[in-house]
Amino acid sequence: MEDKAFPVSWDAFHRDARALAWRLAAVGGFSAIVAVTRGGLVPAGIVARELGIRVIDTIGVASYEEETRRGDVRVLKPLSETILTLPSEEVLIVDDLVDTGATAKVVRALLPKAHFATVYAKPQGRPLVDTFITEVSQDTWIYFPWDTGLTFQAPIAKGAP
Ligand SMILES: O=P(O)(O)OC[C@H]1O[C@H](OP(=O)(O)OP(=O)(O)O)[C@H](O)[C@@H]1O
Ligand SMILES: O=c1[nH]c(=O)c2nc[nH]c2[nH]1
Ligand SMILES: [Mg+2]
Repeated sequence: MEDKAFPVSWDAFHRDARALAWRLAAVGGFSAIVAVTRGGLVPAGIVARELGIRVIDTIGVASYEEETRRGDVRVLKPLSETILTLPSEEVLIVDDLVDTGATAKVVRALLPKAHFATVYAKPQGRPLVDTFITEVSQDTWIYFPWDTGLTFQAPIAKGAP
């Protein structure tokens, strides 16, 4: 059960996704991006813009049925022919985070030589990622800006988490 909160603003996410793009630019050699939807769509757009990549596909994977409840990993939308006919080492897979690694494992199995990049990583999933920017502890829940809004926060003295 996650007991630490790691809220991420749009600014912070953009900065971190750009930092990821800088690292990936140093790796080089990518001709296409696969965004792991839905969470990978936002960082994939930022990375694609920074690296000048216009061939972008999605793989639709769901690993959690609702918020913090874990469900089965299911492929809801497969890779397109455009990606499958490329040498897989030219493919960059982008997701927002790796947590248990269950999603990454399924996607990696489809493109074994592709480069897997995430903005955030938790220790359990970290070995499955080639490049990431920030590691948070396993008991941390990352709150992304597209899932959150501005709300009142209780003062620490009154039991804020
Ligand atoms: O390493 P894991 O334990 O598999 O968790 C990481 C995955 O979980 C989240 O996606 P989710 O399945 O919740 O769907 P979403 O991207 O549509 O929000 C996140 O975007 C990653 O893809
Ligand atoms: O918004 C999210 N934050 C997380 O920490 C997480 N882990 C798996 N899936 C997640 N989704
Ligand atoms: Mg996801």
